[in-house]
Amino acid sequence: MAPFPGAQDFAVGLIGMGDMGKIDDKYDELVKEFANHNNIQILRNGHLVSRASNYIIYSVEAAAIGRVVAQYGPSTRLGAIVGGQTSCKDPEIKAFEEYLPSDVDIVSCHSLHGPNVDPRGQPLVLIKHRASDESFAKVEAVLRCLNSKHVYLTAKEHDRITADTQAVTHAAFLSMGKAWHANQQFPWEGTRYVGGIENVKINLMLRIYAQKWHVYAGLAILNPEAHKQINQFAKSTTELFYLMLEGRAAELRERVYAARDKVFGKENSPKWADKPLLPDGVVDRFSLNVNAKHNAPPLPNNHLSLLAMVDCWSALGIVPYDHMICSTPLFRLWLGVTEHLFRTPGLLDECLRVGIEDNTFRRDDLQFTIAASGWAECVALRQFETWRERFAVTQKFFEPRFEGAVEVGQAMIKAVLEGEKDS
Ligand SMILES: NC(=O)C1=CN([C@@H]2O[C@H](COP(=O)(O)OP(=O)(O)OC[C@H]3O[C@@H](n4cnc5c(N)ncnc54)[C@H](OP(=O)(O)O)[C@@H]3O)[C@@H](O)[C@H]2O)C=CC1
Ligand SMILES: O=C(O)C(=O)Cc1ccc(O)cc1
Repeated sequence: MAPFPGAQDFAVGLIGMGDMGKIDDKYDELVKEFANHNNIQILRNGHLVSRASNYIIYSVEAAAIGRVVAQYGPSTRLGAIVGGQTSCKDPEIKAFEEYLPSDVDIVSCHSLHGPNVDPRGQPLVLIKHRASDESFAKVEAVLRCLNSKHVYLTAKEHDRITADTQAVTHAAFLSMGKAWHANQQFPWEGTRYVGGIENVKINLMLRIYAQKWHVYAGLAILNPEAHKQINQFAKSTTELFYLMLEGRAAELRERVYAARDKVFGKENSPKWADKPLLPDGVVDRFSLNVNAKHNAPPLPNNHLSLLAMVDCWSALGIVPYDHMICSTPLFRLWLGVTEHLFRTPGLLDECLRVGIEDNTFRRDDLQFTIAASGWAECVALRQFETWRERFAVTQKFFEPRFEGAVEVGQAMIKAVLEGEKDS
């Protein structure tokens, strides 16, 4: 049965045929790729897509959304529905309001996962910005084929939550990559970065640097809610690192424990579930070091990045569990290892001890601190070009190792997603 009256003739148009729109770019190649799909028609430009479609989804670079909607928006079919798939809704909604004819309904969306992740069960945000119930129901019916979990938010709520689940999470991994690059090391090749927590850091860092820069730059720079968080993350990193360098053990302990209580709750009323978010052992085997023994004990690390994340959440009054509705697989893994550090008996104290007494990670921590501040400044100043260059030079450093490594990260995420299904 048709999901709604007239569904057979309801045309869905995509403007932007990249990784999220559909894996290809140019007209001739797209025509060839979709030659056997009778119900998919490739058109030469967004004007033709706009004229022919009942529901148009813009899936272009976030920074280009204003320009692209200005270009094609006026060609939108009378009474059509328009939405976007960009990662940050503030500029997208502004562009729609400014350039779309007033008879057009606006329903935006955002799949909270990358192009290589199975969409089934993953959050899909739907934003009914300016639409009749009927139009909204049509969009829901169309997107139901993804079998994602529909989450209903306003554009502002979306940006506030994804500033945490995406922008600040990425800032941590981007900073790790810069730190390892600055010290000219592939961390999995040494003996210092072994074990589950380190596998997550390394694999997700590589995953991000293997992608397109504009996705990460866009969602950090263009999201007005993200600046505060990225800035606080840099501040937390710097202040905790000072306490470590200056040997102020009592203050460090007091600050980290206060943050723990605020973010994860006090010992007798924890905010985490009975079952850990990341069950023991799931990520241990996904090491890039072919010689690594999966059950070898990890080298004690002060985990500055994880302590800083919790300090940042605490300073901003964020409870990350409240944001699970808008979580990406990457965020759940990041929160999973953070939770692991804070709930495993003895692990947090070991971290604090290493932070004060042990110099093993000092150089990397120094570079991590510099990198976190560098990203924060670049975002605050809205420097797209500098952001791109900072990203590109480190991407180039890791590029020779992407082959094989990206697959290990992909397998790790798959294993974690499978585990989530069982719980
Ligand atoms: N990648 C991800 O993990 C996710 C990305 N997103 C968001 O989805 C959007 C698209 O990202 P993604 O697919 O990864 O990026 P891509 O760079 O792969 O795709 C963007 C596409 O938009 C096209 N485009 C740009 N301007 C125009 C135009 N004027 N007319 C027609 N096409 C145009 C580009 O074509 P050309 O290359 O020819 O310029 C390109 O194919 C972004 O806003 C991103 O933030 C959302 C969820 C996940
Ligand atoms: O999981 C993540 O955070 C990713 O890196 C993939 C991603 C990137 C951009 C989005 O808008 C949504 C998902």
